[in-house]
Amino acid sequence: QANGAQQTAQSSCQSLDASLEEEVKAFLINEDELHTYDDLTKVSPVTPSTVLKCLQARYSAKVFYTHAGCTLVALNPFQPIPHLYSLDVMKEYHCAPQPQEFKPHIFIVAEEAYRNVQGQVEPTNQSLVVSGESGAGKTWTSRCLMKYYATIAAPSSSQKCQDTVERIERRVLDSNPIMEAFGNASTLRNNNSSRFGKYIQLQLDRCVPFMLLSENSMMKGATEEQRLEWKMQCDRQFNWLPNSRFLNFHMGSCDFSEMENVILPRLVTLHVFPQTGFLQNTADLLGVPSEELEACLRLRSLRAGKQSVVLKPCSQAECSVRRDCLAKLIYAHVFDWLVACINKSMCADTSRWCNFIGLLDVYGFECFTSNNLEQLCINYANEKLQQHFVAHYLKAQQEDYVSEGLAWSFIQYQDNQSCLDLIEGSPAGVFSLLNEECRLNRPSDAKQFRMRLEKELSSNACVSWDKFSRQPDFTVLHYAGKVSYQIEGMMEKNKDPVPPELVHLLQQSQDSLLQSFFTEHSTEDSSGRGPSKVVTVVSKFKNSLESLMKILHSTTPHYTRCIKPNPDCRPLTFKKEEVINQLEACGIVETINISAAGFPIRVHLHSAAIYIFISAVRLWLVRREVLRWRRAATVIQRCWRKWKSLAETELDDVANIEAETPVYDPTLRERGSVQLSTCQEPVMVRSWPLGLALASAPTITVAVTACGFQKVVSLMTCLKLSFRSTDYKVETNQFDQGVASIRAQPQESIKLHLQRSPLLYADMYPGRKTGGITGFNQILLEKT
Ligand SMILES: Nc1ncnc2c1ncn2[C@@H]1O[C@H](COP(=O)(O)OP(=O)(O)OP(=O)(O)O)[C@@H](O)[C@H]1O
Repeated sequence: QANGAQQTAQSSCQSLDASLEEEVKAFLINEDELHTYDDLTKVSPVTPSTVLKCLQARYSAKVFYTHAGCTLVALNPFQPIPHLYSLDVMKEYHCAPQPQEFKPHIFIVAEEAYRNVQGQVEPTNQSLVVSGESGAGKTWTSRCLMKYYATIAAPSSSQKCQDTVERIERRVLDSNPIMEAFGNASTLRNNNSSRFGKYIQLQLDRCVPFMLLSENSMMKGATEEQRLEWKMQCDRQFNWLPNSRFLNFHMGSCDFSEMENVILPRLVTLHVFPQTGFLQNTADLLGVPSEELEACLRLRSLRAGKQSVVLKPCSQAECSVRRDCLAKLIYAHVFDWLVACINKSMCADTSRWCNFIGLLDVYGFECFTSNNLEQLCINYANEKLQQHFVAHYLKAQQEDYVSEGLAWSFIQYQDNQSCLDLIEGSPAGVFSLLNEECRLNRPSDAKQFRMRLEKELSSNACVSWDKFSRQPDFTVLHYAGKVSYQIEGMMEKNKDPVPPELVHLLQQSQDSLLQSFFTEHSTEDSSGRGPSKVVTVVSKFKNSLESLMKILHSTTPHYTRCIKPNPDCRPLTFKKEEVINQLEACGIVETINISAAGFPIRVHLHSAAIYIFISAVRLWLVRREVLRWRRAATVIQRCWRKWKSLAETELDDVANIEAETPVYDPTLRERGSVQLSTCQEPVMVRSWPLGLALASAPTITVAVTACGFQKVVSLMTCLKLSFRSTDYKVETNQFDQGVASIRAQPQESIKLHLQRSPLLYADMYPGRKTGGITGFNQILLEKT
């Protein structure tokens, strides 16, 4: 039975696959039209291949922007596209009543955010999240956005304002080269790659963007004088900077060689290249004695007891680590200082601005052959952003539905909470376990740590273990794919220890800037008893990410995903494999699916609305019918009253005549109740109008109605006409239809015309059982 069920499941899966394949083929057949899809949610079915094909078609048609639901996909053309970012285009998007109806463009994102922050009664701060892998075009996109704001925020009327804007534009945009010079590097993937995440706030008062707040910085080329001052000869080769056109750095070129020593068998001696003088140059630039610098790099100080300190030589590898650590320490401080300087020079007083547009240029998801703590942090940040995106998007949709008063049900989507729990969970999460390991202050053992991770985290479905891998590692199933992280070296990176000797060295620097960086810094706690509490890399990263997320949560986000169409940065070249990897890595297909998931809900809601509509139509139809009936009743009533008054007048005349010839019992003379003496059985007709009605109703419809002669009698009675009178002529030749006419002769005559009612169902009745009388035909009374 189980086998049978399995086979059925398999075959239904196969048939599903086959039908999906058919659909994909059918969609792709229309190649000529693929480039016309402005929004990838219109692609059907949404599969990586259909999305890829669509983007490829657009790229070939030189269309570089495509919507993917609430996200904008930007493909890097790797060559300037004339007029794509011109002033005129900016103005066009800015002045359009509905820029969303224009072709997809980064300016739509910019304009939407700008209108949100400017136009509302209570303006909301905005965030523009630009992500993508190295070289995808994030920095370019950010620059475009800044330029757009700098341009459009200028109220053209006033020259003064124009000057202010130009000044701001210059300041804002000019900070980019400084930051890029310090924070960018030439890498294999991008020859001007930002090595930092960037969050910029464009602070706006009511008319112009004011300031730029950013997170990072640096310096670029040097003048000849500066080269001399910094001892940077052009013909020199530097280890950290393979491209000598860029900033050269002496410290990276300080190398170490191992030498045998009789007294200490493995004493490592710092080997300074005398011909280059790297160590001396470094010492000069840092403003410290070269011997002390050398000693710091070579010797570790160990505390022996309360007072004495023992110096222990470091291994060659340790020396290199210390050298790198010194450089990173200085770099980190200079970087923060530069950011602070830029911010200080541009940031307006808080009283002068009310809202901001935040611009987040963030590194994309990374998956290399070998991944370590850096990738774990980057991918963790991307998981956080993805969660924010999904939560925000669904929340926004939800609010839409509520505001539209529509019933809605929650969409099922890929929730990455368990992956985040795996990484940031406490007490059992990769970060907390890493921190715990670092606090134990023991030599780290990758194998042991892997076992600990497995023990603590194996219940989480987002982690898996390759028992056969040579290097201890763990694999995380991220929303964008699986990534294996090497454990070796992870703990050390997390500790990122700063040897106290290095800090002491810099505290003695003759350079006032360096000195200012390190005066407050202490390697010992206030009691002076030991090292201050270690703040690990992941803790710092997590904290800074949390504060960023806090800001993002308080703003309305707009997402742009930059895609690098080929690895070699070649113009207008689209490599499918490269793009598909990025589509998966930045979760574009996922994004479209989320957007598309909203669509069935809309359809569902719309079908509910159609149902809510159909009911309304039905209700309206019923109301209309009831109104018709009411109107019919009113017409009948009106005619009835008219007839009644006419009849009363006529009958009063008749009664006067009748009074002279008493034919029937005077006790029964009360109006409408007559006993006919000529009848075998007395016919009691209660009230003459009813009698008249009975008499004139069609025979088939009135069970109690008299017919034929009785009908005539009934009519005569209710009209109080003398039965024997020859003054009246009653024509009853249409018995089925009622009385045809009664004529009073010779004095005057009354004509009673009976005609079929134009009212629908007027001569129908619900059933004999009810015994009710219906089917009044209209009686028109005409005096002749
Ligand atoms: N829209 C565009 N039009 C023309 N060229 C572009 C465009 N976007 C990017 N480029 C080109 O691609 C190169 C790489 O872009 P950019 O430096 O913005 O990438 P990035 O995503 O910021 O990379 P990293 O993360 O490494 O800093 C740029 O130097 C630029 O020449």
